[in-house]
Amino acid sequence: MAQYTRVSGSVGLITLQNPPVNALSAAVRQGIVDTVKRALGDPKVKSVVICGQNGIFCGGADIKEFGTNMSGPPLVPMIHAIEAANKPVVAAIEGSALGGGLELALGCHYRIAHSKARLGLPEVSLGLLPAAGGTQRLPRLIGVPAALDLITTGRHVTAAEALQLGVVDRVAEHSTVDAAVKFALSVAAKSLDARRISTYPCPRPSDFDALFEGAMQKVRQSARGAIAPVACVQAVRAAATRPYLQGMEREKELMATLFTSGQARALQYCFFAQRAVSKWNMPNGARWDTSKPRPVHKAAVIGLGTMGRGIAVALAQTGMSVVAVETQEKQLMEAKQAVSGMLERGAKRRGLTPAALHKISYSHDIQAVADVDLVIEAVFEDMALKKKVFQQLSAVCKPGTFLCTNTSALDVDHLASQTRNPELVVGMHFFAPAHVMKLLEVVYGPQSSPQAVATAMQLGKKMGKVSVAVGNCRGFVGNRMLKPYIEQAFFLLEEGATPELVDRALEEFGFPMGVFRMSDLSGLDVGWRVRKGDGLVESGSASGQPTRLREGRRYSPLGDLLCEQGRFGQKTGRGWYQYDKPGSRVARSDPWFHSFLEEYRARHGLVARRIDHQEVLERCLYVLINEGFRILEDGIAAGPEDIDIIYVFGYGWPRHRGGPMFYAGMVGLATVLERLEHYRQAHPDVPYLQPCSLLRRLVASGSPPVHRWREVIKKLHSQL
Ligand SMILES: CC(C)(COP(=O)(O)OP(=O)(O)OC[C@H]1O[C@@H](n2cnc3c(N)ncnc32)[C@H](O)[C@@H]1OP(=O)(O)O)[C@@H](O)C(=O)NCCC(=O)NCCSC(=O)/C=C/CCCCCCCCCCCCC(=O)O
Repeated sequence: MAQYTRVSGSVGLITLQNPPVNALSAAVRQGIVDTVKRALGDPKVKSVVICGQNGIFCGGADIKEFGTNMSGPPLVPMIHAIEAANKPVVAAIEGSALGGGLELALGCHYRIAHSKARLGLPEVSLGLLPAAGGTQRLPRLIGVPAALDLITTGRHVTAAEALQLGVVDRVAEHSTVDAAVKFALSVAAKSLDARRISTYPCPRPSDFDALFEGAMQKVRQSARGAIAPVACVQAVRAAATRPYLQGMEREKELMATLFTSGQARALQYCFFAQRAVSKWNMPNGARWDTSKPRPVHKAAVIGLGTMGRGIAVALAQTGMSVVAVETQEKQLMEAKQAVSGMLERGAKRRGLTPAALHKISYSHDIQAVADVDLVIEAVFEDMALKKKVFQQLSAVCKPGTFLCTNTSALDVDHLASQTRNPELVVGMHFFAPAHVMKLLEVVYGPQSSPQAVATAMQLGKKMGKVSVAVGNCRGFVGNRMLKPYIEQAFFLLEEGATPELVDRALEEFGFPMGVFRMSDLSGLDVGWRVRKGDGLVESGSASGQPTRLREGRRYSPLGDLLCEQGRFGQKTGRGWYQYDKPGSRVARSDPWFHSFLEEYRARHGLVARRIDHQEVLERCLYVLINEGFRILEDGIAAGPEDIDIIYVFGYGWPRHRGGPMFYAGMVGLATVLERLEHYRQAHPDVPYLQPCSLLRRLVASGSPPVHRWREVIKKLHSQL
């Protein structure tokens, strides 16, 4: 899997061949070892060029091999042999040189990159570190601060930045291989003494201790419990403090710990899950590879509140024409200003001119959308209002226009039934802020056409979103699972916990925010409105039921009581916490709330007990996972990967824990089942704690690994 030819008389050209990204599989590594040996042994060959086929140098080690018994030549000695060669070796980098691919290039004596190439050491995002010498060679080549940045963030750099940093020696505008061959001819007779990076001294910055302390603090703060970034800092420190070979020993030692860790498994699972969700399929058999999307040249957004503005920005940034409609004149003017500001700031961040500004036209008249290819409705979350908008859209739009709703929970089928062509209707559920958050749930109903789903999925990709196709039900996947999670958090307060305790447990688990801080941020009134709509908010005495019971189920009115006091969270300066002023972001413990909670417990005869972090995690997370199993059982999500990607990209689930369904597998399905049974017994009036039959079935089938769940689900569906 590495082709060898001699070109221009004296250059040995080695081409890596392993589509689609020329990953360094065992066969490729063997191919490199063999071809390098051949080139070095051929007296006619004076220099060597290594490149990759199909315009990509190398995507790094073959991640699929990591979970297997790895065989074939190891990377470290292979790269060492290239560096030690007595003929110049030039890396010709097109497309990407990532991870082991860049480490291979760092072992070469020269690196030439195409101007469009991207380079990086993204191992940290897979729970690993660059263990083929990357942590030792890169700081020697570009200095400790820059190496720390690249290795701990895993970010990819452009060829221009790589040149500026000193990662590459030259940038080519045209054929990189031709440029590399020409260059190889020119350096054939030159000494290699100064070209072997491992022999360079590692520059020791004057503020050495402060630099590493700062780096460690930074990764600990942002890693939310992930161990790989910390190990990356430790490995780079070894480069700066030890001779090369000892540094390599340290790199190996740290890698050994990471390699077998659950975090690495979780992160590698996420890598493949993210790619798997783009290969969507619907219960009716429609699939990503047989459904052709229709091109969208012009799109519209209806309603320019917070969500509509973000969607308009995300659409305009794709370069398409956008019509933004808001019927209220004042709101329209404000939105115009806000959207322009967002586009200008976005362009400035990326060093571009805000061309997208001129792509948006504004109107207060819905007739303005008559000629668009696709509309995204983002009006207030109210079924009557949305129904009216869909009826209008169906009358106004040209035939074939796709009509999408950005509802977060309402019935997409019902909206579709308001139109002449329900097959053109899908949900496009964005997450706030819509121009920033990566997740998009594409919601199909029984009538949605495969083409409508394919078009929404493709549009999501164009907007830079990770799009997941899901079925229609209340709350779809993400919000449906959130409901029992929040409910448990409320119950825990009744039983003796505080918002601080619950949030701390969840934040230590890895969420950026616990449930109460998140509720304060998004606004308590959002859930209140939904509960009111569901008829749950009336006081218990009026309906003859005790206040903490609704429709025979346990219910906590705590959130409703706070809303009655005007405590809507950050925007009112009071919620589960207090804030310095409305709009402030720093949550402070609120003595008022603590005494309110005590009074509340006393009024209801509740005796507070000690609740620990373990119980918070089990109650909140297992009930959420249980709902995930129900979603799989109902066929709303096609597989566990869809749920996990939704939670990682939309709800702050820590990526190094792989998503809720993967996490359940890591904890052990039997354990999750046993704990749910335990809590269900203790709280028989909480139906969400009743273990789902799919979970029972998986446990009965021996708790297969997550990639085998689909077989069990398929069997279950065939028996229904
Ligand atoms: C930018 C990309 C390269 C391309 O992006 P794009 O064009 O959008 O395409 P994708 O859709 O992303 O990908 C296309 C398909 O290719 C598959 N793919 C991509 N990269 C890889 C890969 N590296 N391996 C396998 N497969 C890959 C992808 O899944 C798609 O296929 P499908 O659609 O899913 O079927 C982009 O793909 C990208 O960013 N790729 C990842 C780049 C990356 O992260 N590279 C780093 C890999 S890790 C690495 O290189 C590590 C190096 C050091 C290893 C040292 C190993 C030593 C092991 C020693 C262990 C010691 C432990 C001892 C323990 C003990 O004691 O027992």
